Amino acid sequence: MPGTATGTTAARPKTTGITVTDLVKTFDTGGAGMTAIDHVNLHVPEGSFFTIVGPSGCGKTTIVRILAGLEKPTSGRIDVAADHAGEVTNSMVFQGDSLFPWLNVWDNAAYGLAMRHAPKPEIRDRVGHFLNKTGLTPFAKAYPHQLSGGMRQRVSIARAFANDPDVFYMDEPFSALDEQNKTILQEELLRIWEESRKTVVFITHSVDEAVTLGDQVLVMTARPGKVKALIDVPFERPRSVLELRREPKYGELVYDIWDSLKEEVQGAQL
Ligand SMILES: Nc1ncnc2c1ncn2[C@@H]1O[C@H](COP(=O)(O)OP(=O)(O)OP(=O)(O)O)[C@@H](O)[C@H]1O
Repeated sequence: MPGTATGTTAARPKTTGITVTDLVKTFDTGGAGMTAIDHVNLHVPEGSFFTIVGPSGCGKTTIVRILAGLEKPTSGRIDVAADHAGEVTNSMVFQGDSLFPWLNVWDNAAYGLAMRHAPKPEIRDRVGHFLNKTGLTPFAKAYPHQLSGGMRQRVSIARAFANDPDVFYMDEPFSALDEQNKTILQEELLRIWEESRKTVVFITHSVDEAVTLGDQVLVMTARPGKVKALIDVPFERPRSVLELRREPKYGELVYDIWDSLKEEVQGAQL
């Protein structure tokens, strides 16, 4: 399914947040297997905004696909806490255009709830709320081809939050946007997320974006992807994307993460 997907993974009742233990993923490439993820261990605290940076091909998307239950690990264990009884629900937001072209903005945003057979009043309230929060109410009847790239990503975000999942997985959702739209959408995402503080795992190539949004930044090595560093981001919330850039500590953190990432990016290009 394109776009903001909803999914489920088996729940283990005593977990909080997300715990990944000794995760390995080897893809079958015809001959020798190709190891994409190599014994990754990490814990995403419940309700935190967890960002992952790493060089191209280091396995970021693979980790998120495994967490979301879209890909099976070769070995290792994933524990994801559920708020809803029974199973863990998640919403995914991907890079680029990810909407159903034949559905208007309202129906795209309502899609996950409709698939879950949510009661009509709940759909009306939640979709109305998140279209309002993303400034899309006047465009509720518009179709994706009538929207700008930034507006389409807003619809994806509205859909993800309307679903009310336990966990959000976001895979470079803003990377196709220009700098101005990216800044505005980062600000909007923070504002919306701060209402609910559900766990978010957010992949990005941008160190600035990881520091701006995250409570923690996980730096991965070049492939096979391992954990290189886990960096706490100390800025208080609510955060302002622009104000943060004036903080001397912001520049220091971005520098430190780049320093850690530099040799991995160079290694990935060899
Ligand atoms: N289905 C697959 N079959 C074979 N190899 C795969 C498959 N999916 C991913 N890979 C390989 O696994 C490695 C990790 O891919 P992945 O997409 O997770 O990296 P990434 O860090 O998200 O990359 P990028 O930042 O460029 O999006 C890459 O070398 C990729 O080619």
